[in-house]
Amino acid sequence: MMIDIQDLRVAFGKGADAIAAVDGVTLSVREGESFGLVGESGSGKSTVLRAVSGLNDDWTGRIAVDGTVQRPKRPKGFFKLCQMVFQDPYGSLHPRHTVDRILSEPVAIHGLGEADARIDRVLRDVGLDPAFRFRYPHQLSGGQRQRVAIARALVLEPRVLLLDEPTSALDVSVQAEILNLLRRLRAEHGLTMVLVTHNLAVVANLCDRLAVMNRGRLVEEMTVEELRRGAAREPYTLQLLRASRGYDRAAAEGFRDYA
Ligand SMILES: Nc1ncnc2c1ncn2[C@@H]1O[C@H](COP(=O)(O)OP(=O)(O)OP(=O)(O)O)[C@@H](O)[C@H]1O
Repeated sequence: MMIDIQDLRVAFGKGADAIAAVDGVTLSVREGESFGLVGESGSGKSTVLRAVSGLNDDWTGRIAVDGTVQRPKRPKGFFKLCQMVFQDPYGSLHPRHTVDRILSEPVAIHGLGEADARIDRVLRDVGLDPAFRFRYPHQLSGGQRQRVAIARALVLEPRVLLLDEPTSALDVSVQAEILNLLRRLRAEHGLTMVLVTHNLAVVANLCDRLAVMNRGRLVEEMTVEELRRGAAREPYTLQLLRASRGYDRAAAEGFRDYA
């Protein structure tokens, strides 16, 4: 298994006000697999991803990546193995740094050589001409910015990409381009991907398997094939499926809180 999570728990706040944002999640993802974590806003998807990525070090349970059990604080080498891409590329790219600097910094921090060749290669890999090196984020379109954010994650040649709503901030036409890019990168580099989204269509496009979260728990795990056939078992998942097929008045009015 590339990622193995056992009984992950994350709480925010203390005492009587504590919220169990992640409430005992167990899941595993094979090498080369693309796994989707879906659910409504606030269900705990991003919190799972942030614990796996090392961004949040306040959790209990067991997280192993590539066979190594992870402590909450990660050693530097972890980030060569596992990188995260965020929803909002504008917020996650430094506004006063050129693309060149954005991509050089991780290369320098990890002491990797051949920065120039590496940066040219990774830009081509995400479909950007090397001339983009000397631009600033505000000179790029939303899709180009997300390509730079993906390049920044890939420049260290990781084996795992964690993606938090990687297309939700983009126009619909650009969303398709970025999904195609991620599919190609996954095939070419044999990447393992974990993708968090509220959008089942994105999961159907990119993933092999998915888990549905509700209120901090996994309520159902299924293959994308089962999702396409509508073969969900849990009422909550069926409801999510109906809601994702566009606005459906009956579904919206009948929406129930499956606690
Ligand atoms: N840093 C934080 N401090 C306090 N509460 C938080 C924090 N981060 C998340 N939460 C709470 O934890 C719960 C799960 O949030 P999380 O962001 O993981 O959900 P999500 O399913 O990813 O939703 P979204 O798509 O809106 O990000 C929510 O109730 C949220 O308000």
